[in-house]
Amino acid sequence: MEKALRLFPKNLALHWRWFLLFAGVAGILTISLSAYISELATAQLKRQIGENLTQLSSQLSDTLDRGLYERKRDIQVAASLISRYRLGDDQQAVRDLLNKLQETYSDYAWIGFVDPNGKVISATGKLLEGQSVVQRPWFQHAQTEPFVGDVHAALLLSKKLNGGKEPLRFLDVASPVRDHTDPSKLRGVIGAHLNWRWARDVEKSIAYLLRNEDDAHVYIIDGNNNIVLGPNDSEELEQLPEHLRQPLQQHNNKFGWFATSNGNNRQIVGYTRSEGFRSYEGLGWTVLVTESATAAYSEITELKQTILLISILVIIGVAAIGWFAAKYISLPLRQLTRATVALDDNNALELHGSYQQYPEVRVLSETLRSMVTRLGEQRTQLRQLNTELDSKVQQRTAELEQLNAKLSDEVAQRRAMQNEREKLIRQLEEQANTDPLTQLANRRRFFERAEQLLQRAERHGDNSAVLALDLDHFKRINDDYGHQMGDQVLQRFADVLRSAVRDTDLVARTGGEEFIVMLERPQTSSAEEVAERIRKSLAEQHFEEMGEVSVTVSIGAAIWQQKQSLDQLIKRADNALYEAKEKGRNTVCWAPDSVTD
Ligand SMILES: Nc1nc2c(ncn2[C@@H]2O[C@H](COP(=O)(O)OP(=O)(O)OP(=O)(O)O)[C@@H](O)[C@H]2O)c(=O)[nH]1
Repeated sequence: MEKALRLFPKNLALHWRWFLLFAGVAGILTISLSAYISELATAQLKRQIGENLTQLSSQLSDTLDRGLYERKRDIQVAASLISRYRLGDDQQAVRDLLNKLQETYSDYAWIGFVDPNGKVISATGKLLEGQSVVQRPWFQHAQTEPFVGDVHAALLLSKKLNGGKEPLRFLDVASPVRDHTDPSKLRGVIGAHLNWRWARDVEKSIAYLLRNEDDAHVYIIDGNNNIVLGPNDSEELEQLPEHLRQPLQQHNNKFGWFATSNGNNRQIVGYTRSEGFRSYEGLGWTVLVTESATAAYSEITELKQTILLISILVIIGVAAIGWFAAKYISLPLRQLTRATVALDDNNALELHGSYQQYPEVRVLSETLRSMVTRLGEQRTQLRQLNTELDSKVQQRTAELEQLNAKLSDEVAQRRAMQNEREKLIRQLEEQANTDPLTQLANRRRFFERAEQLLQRAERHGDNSAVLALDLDHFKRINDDYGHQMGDQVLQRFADVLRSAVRDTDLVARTGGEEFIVMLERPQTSSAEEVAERIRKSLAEQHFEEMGEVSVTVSIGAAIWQQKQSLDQLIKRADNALYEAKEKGRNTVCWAPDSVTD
């Protein structure tokens, strides 16, 4: 079923399928039937034509045989008259008799009475009288019995009869003239030349029976297949053409028909083999009547054209019936389809239309209607459920959004707390690493950072230097101006240090009045400048409470050497500081390059 449906395109409408099916089936049936009828009719017509031609050939053969039989009887009667009335010696009486006989039948070209020695005694028109015909076959044969001889060219008489204008052909008919009282005694021979034109006249007399004279031909052939009468008159006897001779030899019947072809020209041939008539035994002739197949089959062609025309009309007719039938049958379905396409919840009841002629369509429409109704109900339920679900989703979404907002607040609070805590930790860390009085890095911070700086200098092959600083006689300031003044001096010195170094350098307060500076990547000269700048800058500081008294600092400096540890470097700087104190303070001393622990 699936495969049958695939005969048509998927979207082809039902009535179109019906139409194509009708047209297809009608086409196949009509074409097969018309081909069969055409074949049958062709064969029948062919047979009919063949049989007609056979009949014509038989008729012609029969007429010729009867004609020769009559001529033979004519001569025999004349012979018996001459014998009965003993006219043999009366030359004029015999001549009169022969002339009379010729008058009764115009195709007698010549009739003569010949004595037993072969000399012509009396003849029509006195032709050949006195001449000898002893060599002529008819004379020789007719001395014993009546004779009918085959067609031959006129020899002696041709010129005399028509002046030699056209070739004359004769058939010889002869009979012995016996003594009336003694039949064994030969009194002479009557011989007659029958003009062969006679055969042509016989042919013409039946020509009207041919369908198409122009395309039809008659052949009379003798026992040696020589044409004695054919479409062309010629002096010499011609052989029957090969395309006729061959099939004729294969047909041994007395009469019949066959089809043959001469190049492109197809022919149908009817033939009859002559067997004589009564006492005339015949000359072994065969009569053939040929007709061109094109002409013969013209009716067949016409018939085929008619059948084709009828077939086309039948196909169109059946297809048209199929079309209208399909339209009519599919009408309810199409209406149903249209109604179904237009269906929605509101017009479900419209299915009760006028297209319910068929029970199938009624059932289908009822089923559809109840289905649509059910679907409508289900859809309504679904909509209600959907609405409920929507409101639930909205409610849930609102709750979730509230929770989310709460959560976001909480997260923000926690993040703020976290930031606060981190800030606190940073402050605590800062406090832990910072000297509270001067806000400089404390000792712990210094060692931490100084180790890192030194490692980086080692990695990069950079320079580094450490300045160890100690305020001179700081105890006196405390003692003379109070501890608060001492703190103030310490803070001012911190400011001096900050402004004397770069941001990348490390400055720390490592003890009461002790400070340390680590310079990153300094040139030797610039390190000295920095140390000197610090020393000078502090000395120039003015403290109001202290009047003209200035504060000084002693500085021990050391340039870092590769592979040297931080402790070794600081120790070298401390030693230099000690030296500076020894030298009287307010001075900068540089540690020597090599380390001596
Ligand atoms: N105001 C104040 N004084 C401090 C602080 N820390 C230490 N000192 C004082 O600094 C003084 C240090 O004195 P010394 O170690 O004798 O050194 P000096 O008096 O500077 O003498 P030299 O170093 O030899 O020049 C002590 O009297 C400490 O009490 C501080 O934070 N504030």
